[in-house]
Amino acid sequence: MTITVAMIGLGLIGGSLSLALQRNENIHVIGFDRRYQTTDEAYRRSIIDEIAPSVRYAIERADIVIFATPVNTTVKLLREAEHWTFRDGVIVTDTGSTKVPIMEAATPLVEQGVTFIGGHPMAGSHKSGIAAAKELLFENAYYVLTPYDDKQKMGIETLRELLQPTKAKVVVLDAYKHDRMTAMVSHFPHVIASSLVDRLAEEKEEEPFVAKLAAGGFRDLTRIASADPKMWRDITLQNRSELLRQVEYWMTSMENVRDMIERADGEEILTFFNRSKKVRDGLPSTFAGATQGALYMTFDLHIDIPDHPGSIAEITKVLADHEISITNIRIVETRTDVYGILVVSFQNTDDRRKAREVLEEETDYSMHII
Ligand SMILES: NC(=O)C1=CN([C@@H]2O[C@H](COP(=O)(O)OP(=O)(O)OC[C@H]3O[C@@H](n4cnc5c(N)ncnc54)[C@H](O)[C@@H]3O)[C@@H](O)[C@H]2O)C=CC1
Ligand SMILES: O=C(O)C(=O)Cc1ccc(O)cc1
Repeated sequence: MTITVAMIGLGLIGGSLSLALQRNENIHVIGFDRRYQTTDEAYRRSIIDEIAPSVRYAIERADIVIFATPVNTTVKLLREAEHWTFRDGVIVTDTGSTKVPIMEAATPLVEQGVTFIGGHPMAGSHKSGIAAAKELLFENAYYVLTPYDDKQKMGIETLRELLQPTKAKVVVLDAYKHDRMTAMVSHFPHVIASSLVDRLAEEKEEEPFVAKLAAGGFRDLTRIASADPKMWRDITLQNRSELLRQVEYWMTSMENVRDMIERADGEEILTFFNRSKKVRDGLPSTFAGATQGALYMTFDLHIDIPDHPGSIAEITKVLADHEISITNIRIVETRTDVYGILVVSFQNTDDRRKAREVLEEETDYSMHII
């Protein structure tokens, strides 16, 4: 039986989700994006099966509707949706980073008998747009569903089944808890990353060389500050009250930090760093070489390389020739003997497996997955 999915918004998330759903041949995706070039590109790259000329066209034909639009747009569209015609038994969901305002906007629809269940795949990137869409973007990531109540069990099961090709781990959460937790692990870190970069910009005015000194740690901590500012403005406004709570906690915490530094209290400083190291090291971290942060995951391949300049170029050329994308590349250890270790990170297990196969075929390097 064919299931028709309407995907509204074909950017990073809508595009990636459609690509994953295409793995199930019984799913027919009708796509709509405000930008016609995006819908057209999605169709040409077989990310969607059919182009919808309007949101209403897609919705009227769908068994499942997914809004993968910016959170403010999703709220706006859900308010308009009160006046649209849905198929009997339709399930409507979204992918927004916030849940409470979106669930509130969907309430009139639910009162009309439409099943709405909030959704949020906890994986993504600082890149936006269909060009960055990837079939396995959500592999092994949590995919949160936020129902209104226990009566929506059937809808949850339908979505769980639909999302199987994403290889994400579906979890059910209350929308308020979701917004509280994502404020802590996603939205507030974004504010911190941006404010650190802001500080760098100020410092750079006085001392231009400082930006060149901004090495690994600063880059790791601030990567997300490169994400789409409008998307993050909207998330910040929609999760305002939870973000304000996080700001308060942070200010108290920074006051304590200031005090212990002012007092030059080495013992307290050590306790502070020890405590956070223990928590950080205990976060879900490695399995079969996957480095899984709370939200972000990479799949690493460790390659023993001789200490001469041509080897990195040789490895990246083989990967490029086979169109295998890498997400990161670094030398973790340069030993005094002839070999160092090059760690190449991939987006998913499939890419890493292919990389290992082609490198084994075309080079003599030893490789390990740790
Ligand atoms: N970027 C990320 O890493 C993640 C984003 N999300 C959420 O997923 C949603 C989509 O985010 P992205 O895909 O990253 O953004 P994006 O900017 O890559 O894609 C959004 C798409 O929606 C389209 N759009 C805007 N208004 C529209 C309208 N009225 N009708 C139809 N299409 C419209 C845009 O043209 C664009 O193609 C957002 O709600 C975001 O909070 C969730 C998880 C991760
Ligand atoms: O790029 C990253 O590491 C992210 O954390 C991406 C992201 C952005 C927004 C979300 O709601 C979820 C994940």
